[in-house]
Amino acid sequence: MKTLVLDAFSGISGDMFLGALFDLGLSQTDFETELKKLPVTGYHLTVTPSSRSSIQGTDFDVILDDHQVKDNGITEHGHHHGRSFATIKQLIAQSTLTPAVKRRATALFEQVAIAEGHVHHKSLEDVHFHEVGAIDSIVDMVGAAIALELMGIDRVIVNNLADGSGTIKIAHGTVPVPVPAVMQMRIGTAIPIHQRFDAHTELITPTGMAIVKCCATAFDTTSDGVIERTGYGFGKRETGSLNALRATLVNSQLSQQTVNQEQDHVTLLATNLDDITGQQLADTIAGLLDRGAKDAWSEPIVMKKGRPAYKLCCLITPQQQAAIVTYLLTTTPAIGIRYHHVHRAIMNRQIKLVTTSYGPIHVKYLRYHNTTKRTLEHDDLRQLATTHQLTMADLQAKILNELTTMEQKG
Ligand SMILES: O=C([S-])c1cc(C(=O)S)c[n+]([C@@H]2O[C@H](COP(=O)(O)O)[C@@H](O)[C@H]2O)c1
Ligand code: NI
Repeated sequence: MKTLVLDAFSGISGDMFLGALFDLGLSQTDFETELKKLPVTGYHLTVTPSSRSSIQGTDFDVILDDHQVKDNGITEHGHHHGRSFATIKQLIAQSTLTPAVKRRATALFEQVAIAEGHVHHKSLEDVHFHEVGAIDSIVDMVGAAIALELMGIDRVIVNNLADGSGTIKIAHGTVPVPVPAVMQMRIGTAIPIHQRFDAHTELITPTGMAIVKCCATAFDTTSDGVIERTGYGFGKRETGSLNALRATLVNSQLSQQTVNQEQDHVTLLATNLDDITGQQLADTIAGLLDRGAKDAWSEPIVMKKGRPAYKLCCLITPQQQAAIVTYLLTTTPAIGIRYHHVHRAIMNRQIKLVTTSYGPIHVKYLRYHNTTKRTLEHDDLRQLATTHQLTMADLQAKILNELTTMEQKG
């Protein structure tokens, strides 16, 4: 499983996100080939390796052709000719982009359109992306969806998400930071943002916030696995310190995630403990899982002399036995460990990241002979339920329905 960890200490914008992914190795040729599936012209892209604070990173820019800049979306009659959300949605739907890219790109635009609609008191249909901004937004949002797919990212974690403070001038006038559309997108979520009072400018743009809201499934957490690469996407604003989004690609071991057999042979370790504290017990179970145990748990028992105690158990491979026994004997009060070789009937399992209209969620597909099951990743479900202010049971039913429809459509 590939995890993208975004360290957003200087916020996030569409350009910073794409710059960071190009810095991680996203191919510009592949990216542009996908982007050209949309009939949008009048721009070109620049992906420029550069250095800030002596750190090598990437600047990403959407450069508009001269006539686009001169027009600025105003016709000779003085009217704005923007693109409505509905037009952009149709443009995406009618393209040959992959279904996952279409779903994610539409979800990103919808987030921004809903927020803009609320702020400016307009219906969703009346929200317009002005011509110049529309090209930039299309490249940034459809591009973000393309980039995640091309890089094979299964999940996104956002850490240290910061915005600036004070006010900025935009087309509407002077607005406070976080800017109104970003504040609007935060409503009904618990996405943690801390404000930097040393940066008197905007650090999180509406596009950046939409990427976070639609793509991230966890915040302020670490990801297990091998760090493969790290990259920096530079921001345009002067913040007084390094203005960059750091992206890290983490590859978790797939052994726990994918099982392609229907029975295996494992070792069950057990030890009875009447002198371990609750805290030690929880730490030991976490330590066993960190060391690669397939499962670890405790059972309340009553030992001799009526002593309340715990049976600590774990399932491991026979090859792990020596190391895990040593770990248990050195870190717990245990003075002996029982072991049994056991056979297990197990369901074949595959974990896939599925983009739904509620956001991305990991789905575990399980199979044993003719028996199949599907389960939703509990932590992702909890996060999405918070984001959409739904109960977990409600959201689970809605997502399972959506999965059934997707599967029927193939
Ligand atoms: O043009 C509009 S309607 C607009 C609204 C808002 C609100 O917060 S409301 C903010 N902005 C600013 O435009 C730039 C570009 O943002 P992108 O997300 O499109 O990159 C940014 O400074 C926004 O704060 C524009
Ligand atoms: Ni406007």
